[in-house]
Amino acid sequence: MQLRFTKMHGLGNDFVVIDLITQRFKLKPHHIRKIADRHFGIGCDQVLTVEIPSQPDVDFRYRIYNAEGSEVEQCGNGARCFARFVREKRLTGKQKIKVETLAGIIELEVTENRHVRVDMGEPILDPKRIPFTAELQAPDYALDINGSRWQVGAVSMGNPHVILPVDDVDSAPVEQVGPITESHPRFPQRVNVGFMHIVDRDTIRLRVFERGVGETLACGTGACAAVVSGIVQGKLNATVTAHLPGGSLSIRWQGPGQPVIMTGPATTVFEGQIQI
Ligand SMILES: N[C@@H](CCC[C@H](N)C(=O)O)C(=O)O
Repeated sequence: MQLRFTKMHGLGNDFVVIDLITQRFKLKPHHIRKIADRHFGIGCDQVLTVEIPSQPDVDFRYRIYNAEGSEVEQCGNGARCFARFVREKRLTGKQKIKVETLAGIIELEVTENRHVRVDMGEPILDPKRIPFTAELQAPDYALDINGSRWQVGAVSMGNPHVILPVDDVDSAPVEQVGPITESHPRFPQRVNVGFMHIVDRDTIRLRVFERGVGETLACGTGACAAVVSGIVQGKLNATVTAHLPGGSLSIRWQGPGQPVIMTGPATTVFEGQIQI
């Protein structure tokens, strides 16, 4: 079968977006791996599908698959691309869009400067719900990684994140420490690994080794989780600019009980068809 797709990216975190409303196809993990393959397929960090929602009062269902084939709960950069996709394809004319994800309902708003503002919902700090093995909830935790002790933050944005503090992101040991930490036994569903340098109370620099992918040029949920972790530790203000290798995001969190708001760009690159 020929499947139509759109290649998009959010700050270089790239996606193949597939409309499963006007085309019918059941994507299996081997299809995802083929599509995501940068040599034998189209190439992307995640495959996103646009589907009819299962709940009333919601506009769409949005599903996310990592390049390795696993389905995941949430994707921040993908959410912004999703909003742009459904409007460009005229699947909706709405400026505010409600979307069902595995992590719950999120709200997307296309702003005047063509950026997308996403209400990512409340962050989860309870270790049981991240999930992360720890006796009690704390602003930071001692974590042994391959014989070295790190003082880390742990936050779920629907998907699990651990945040490692570094003095310089350019020389951070992302390739060595990232893969070991992704499968750390204290994170039973594996984890996305962020390396954060706090520049000042309004600014961070961040690199993320993503679960099921490897290092990406940007991670939206990773930026939200890192900022929440910095705020909980008393090191950041409520509105922070997160600089990632692929560009910058604005992240706002006003504290417990409040949602995290992420604002940034979404870009369409090209369209095509793949024989699947
Ligand atoms: N790139 C994403 C996150 C995608 C999912 C992640 N790799 C996971 O396994 O949880 C983002 O922009 O948030």
